[in-house]
Amino acid sequence: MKPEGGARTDSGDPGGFLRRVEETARRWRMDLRRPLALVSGGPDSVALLRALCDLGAEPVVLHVDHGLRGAESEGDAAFVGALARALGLDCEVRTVRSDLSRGANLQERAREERYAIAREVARERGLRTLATGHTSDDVAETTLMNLARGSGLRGLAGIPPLRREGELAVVRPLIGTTRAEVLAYLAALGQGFRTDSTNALPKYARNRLRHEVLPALESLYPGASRNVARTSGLLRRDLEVVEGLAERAVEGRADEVVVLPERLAHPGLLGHALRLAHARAAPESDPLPSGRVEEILAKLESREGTVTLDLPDGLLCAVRFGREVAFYRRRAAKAGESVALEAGGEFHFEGWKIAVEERETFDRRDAARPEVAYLDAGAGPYRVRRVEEADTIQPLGLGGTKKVFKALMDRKVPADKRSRTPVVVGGDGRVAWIFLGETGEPFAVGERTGRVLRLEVREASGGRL
Ligand SMILES: Nc1ncnc2c1ncn2[C@@H]1O[C@H](COP(=O)(O)OP(=O)(O)OP(=O)(O)O)[C@@H](O)[C@H]1O
Repeated sequence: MKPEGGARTDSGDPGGFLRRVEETARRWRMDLRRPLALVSGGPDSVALLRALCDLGAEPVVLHVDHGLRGAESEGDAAFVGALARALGLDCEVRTVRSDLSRGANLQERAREERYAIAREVARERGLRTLATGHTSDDVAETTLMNLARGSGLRGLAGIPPLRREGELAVVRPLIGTTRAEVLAYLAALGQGFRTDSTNALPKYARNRLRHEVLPALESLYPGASRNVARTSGLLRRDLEVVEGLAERAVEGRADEVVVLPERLAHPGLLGHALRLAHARAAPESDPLPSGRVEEILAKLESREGTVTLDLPDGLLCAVRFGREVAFYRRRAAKAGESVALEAGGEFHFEGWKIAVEERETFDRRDAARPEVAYLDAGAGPYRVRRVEEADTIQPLGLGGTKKVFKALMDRKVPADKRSRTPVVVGGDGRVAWIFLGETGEPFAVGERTGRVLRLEVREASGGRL
């Protein structure tokens, strides 16, 4: 888009740089009227800032000082502040002093912190666009790095020119320009910039790719960097198509998200659907690693019944061969917490799903299914909760009562699972059914039963207690 309202402050358009930025903005419908510009002080983000101003935008400048390079970091912050002042722009410098010095992947953590701050500043100031200075060289580097690591379509689709995060849009107006064009533009403006001394350090893979690999590729295939970025753009389009198709196979939100594989015409789509489903079930956590996706796909193909995978962040993934893949949230019930069970509903309790139906009679096919219980509806209302120490049950036809824990021991339920076993309790608070096991005599279906409730439970882990 062409930002409205401002006049160009440029000295012409050296090398057609601004025209390319404008084209990118128009193509991706970027709203550049009042963006929050992330400016490190390096050439790319300084060019971003100058280009935004030259295109008539009124950016607010944000510089994040991670304090990682001592006096050099302070110099960067001072430089960005002075540049913003010279351009008459509002500028915010945020200093982060969290300990980034230890542990792996320093750059990644610094980036996460930076974006978190940027979102916060944008929210505080009511800005809806975050602009960064990524160029097509960044796209080429990211794509090649991911290719070398064995990434799939998503990794090869590199850096998106525009990403929406709810109200906020993260935009990269320089993505259609190269680093060389950035430098030429700055030189024509006589605009200085800061040089990050760590950019030359060979210990960072990206630096070596930039200084050794890409020049070698360029000498073999002139224009290689731009071409790789172009490929990445083409793959991004394919990714959007594939994800759009995969989306149709994913149902539900948060507590239980299900993927229905039969709706997917091609197994290749299933992997994308799995990632989407996982992201929906656990929006805060990291994307499902490709190894896990492969594992789930292999389980689906093996057709061996229901299998469960423990995922990070308390998620369980149940694979029911041929039929569906479900992501459940494992949530431990609080002490005394219970869920009311009513006819015609489906209820969640911890990692379980309980379907309750009203029936006329007992269905013989259920006789050998421990996951199904028939109860006298008249002895309800029923609730489900975790077993408690004092719980007793009056087993069918045996007379007398028995501790539920003892019943579980007799059933050889391992000690760690016994205390997590759910029980259904009847209207008088006594145990009516121990999941996958005994029914309490007073709640059983008999001659005088009127309405019958049929309970069917499914455990996310799919196994027996
Ligand atoms: N300290 C900083 N303060 C504000 N913005 C920054 C800072 N560092 C980087 N940026 C923004 O991020 C863009 C990309 O910079 P750089 O490639 O160094 O960081 P990155 O976020 O780690 O990048 P990538 O996502 O490509 O790994 C810059 O053009 C700039 O817009």
